[in-house]
Amino acid sequence: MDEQTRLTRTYNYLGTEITRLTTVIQDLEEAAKQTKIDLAHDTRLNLNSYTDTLDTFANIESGNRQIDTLNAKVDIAHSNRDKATLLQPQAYFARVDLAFPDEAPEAFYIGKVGYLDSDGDNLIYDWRTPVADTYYANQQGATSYLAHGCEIHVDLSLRRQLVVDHDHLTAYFDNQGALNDPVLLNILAADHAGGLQDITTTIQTEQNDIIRNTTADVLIVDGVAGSGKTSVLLQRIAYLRYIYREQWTAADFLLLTPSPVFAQYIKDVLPALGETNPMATTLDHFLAQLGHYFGLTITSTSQRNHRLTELDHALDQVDFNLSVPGYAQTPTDQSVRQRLRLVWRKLVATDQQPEAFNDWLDWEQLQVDLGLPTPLTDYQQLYLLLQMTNYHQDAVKALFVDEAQDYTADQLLFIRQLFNHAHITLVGDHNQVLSTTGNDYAQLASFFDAPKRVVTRLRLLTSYRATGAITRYFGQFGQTHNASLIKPVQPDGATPVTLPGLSTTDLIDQLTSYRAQGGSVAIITPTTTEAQALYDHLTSQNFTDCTLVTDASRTVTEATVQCLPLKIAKGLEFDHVLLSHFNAPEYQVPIYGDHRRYVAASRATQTLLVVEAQL
Ligand SMILES: Nc1ncnc2c1ncn2[C@@H]1O[C@H](COP(=O)(O)OP(=O)(O)OP(=O)(O)O)[C@@H](O)[C@H]1O
Repeated sequence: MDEQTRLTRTYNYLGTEITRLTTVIQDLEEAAKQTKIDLAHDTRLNLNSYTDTLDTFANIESGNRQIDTLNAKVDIAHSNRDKATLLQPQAYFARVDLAFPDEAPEAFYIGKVGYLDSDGDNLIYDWRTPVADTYYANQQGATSYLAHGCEIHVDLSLRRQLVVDHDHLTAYFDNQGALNDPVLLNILAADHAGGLQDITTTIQTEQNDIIRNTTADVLIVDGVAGSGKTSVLLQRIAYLRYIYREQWTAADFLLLTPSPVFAQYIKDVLPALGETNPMATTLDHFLAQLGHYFGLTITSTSQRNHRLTELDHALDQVDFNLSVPGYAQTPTDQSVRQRLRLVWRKLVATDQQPEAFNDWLDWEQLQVDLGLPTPLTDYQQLYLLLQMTNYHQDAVKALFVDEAQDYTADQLLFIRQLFNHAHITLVGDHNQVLSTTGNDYAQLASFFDAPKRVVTRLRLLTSYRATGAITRYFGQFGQTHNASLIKPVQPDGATPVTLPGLSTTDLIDQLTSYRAQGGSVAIITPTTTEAQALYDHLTSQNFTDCTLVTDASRTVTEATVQCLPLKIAKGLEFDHVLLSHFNAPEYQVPIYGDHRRYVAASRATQTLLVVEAQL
């Protein structure tokens, strides 16, 4: 059967399925309603004798079971209709022909979710199925994939990309690699308005290895700007949801984001794959909630240095006295941490936990006892309580951390303590540490290296976001891997332009021209103050097609030019970027100045204009 005929059939089948399932859902809901009415009508409460009582309860139970069965059928019908609806615009995007030993080749069509035909056979395979791994691994001939821990050997004779628009097969390409992959290049060249999109159809092999990794307890990804770290993180969430669907629910996943703006930017990716968004929060917000649970009011920010490493060392000391009630009765040859845990365990065992930690512990005395130079901050108090109670956030089975290079040493200690039973995926870039508060990302593996945890570190060196010229431009600011190590995928495009300054009239003309070209536009400033000043200036000049985005604001829109400081622009991307005040002192400081230039310049996908003076 030729590709167009097969697509037409599949498309029509999905259409009939949507109609059929809509009727099924209506009928089942009607039946459930009727069963409830019948149950209420027929079930008389007869509790006259033991036998009558048993009969009555048996009737109620049987009615409830009928309703449960109907509800379960409704759920299945809903889920199938959702899948058919999701697949209608693009039933599948790939095909692999695989021959199992001694068998004829068989075609496998891969889509964003799987779908069965009326005989219960796989019409479309979910991209997360083991067999689809052969497509992403991008090999030809004899190859293999892992299914339920077994290696299955196959011969791959065809790897086909299919460009599908509803019932129309626009194009197909056989056996392409990334650099001349027309589907990938087309997607990358399109406007990037509307937030981040899923990359299911064009996941590259190095990204696939990260998405499908199930051996690491802690997976640390160090990837260059635009290498798809955020995209990979989200695809990995979808993948793990699928793989562990029997064991884990959506509530078992937690995504730590750098800011609420960021959560907004990625919000459409997982729903496009038929998955709900996981709980997403910033670590500060998470710790504030946790503080509340422990009776602490957290007011400071974890970006401040709380010297938890110092506190942590103090907790490792042996033969050390503390004036905590019950502490003196614990063995002196154990560390402060172990002794505090013994105190706590005894209190729990005897049901004597204090009502309020603040009344029970003398924080001032504790600071003196521990030999710490300054009063305990709220974060130190919280950390101490977590250590003492050996508290883990066990409800989280899988933790995902984006922009992981920005987490302070204190924040990492919290993460390690709180999530030490969870599978952790951290993605970051050692070249994107913007200040001294960030961590030594290249060394992060050693931080998690406990004997029981498998820590794996993977690199991403190909950059997908920007044109070749922009990629080379920002690559020059990368410190440890120089520009030549960063591999651009896209063609050269327009060379970035650097200007010493720009008059207000020229600035407004430039912004207007970007807006006319379509796509998203941003002006990135070194600081929030400059973003505010520039925004005020533009509006005072009657240029109102501009939105100021700072910490407090929660959305980034494409409807207007976005005026935002670097720290907010981090992690985001825009088609046209104008960098203001590239010679500002913030861009000149040793090490971090280059990192900031690298981050700022790598936000652009198509055009980059660098203005050295303040606008
Ligand atoms: N395999 C891919 N197919 C299509 N697009 C991709 C692919 N990988 C990455 N991209 C695109 O490249 C851009 C950069 O991706 P993403 O934001 O995930 O990178 P990042 O490494 O997190 O970037 P940064 O660290 O610079 O913020 C996005 O537009 C994303 O859609």
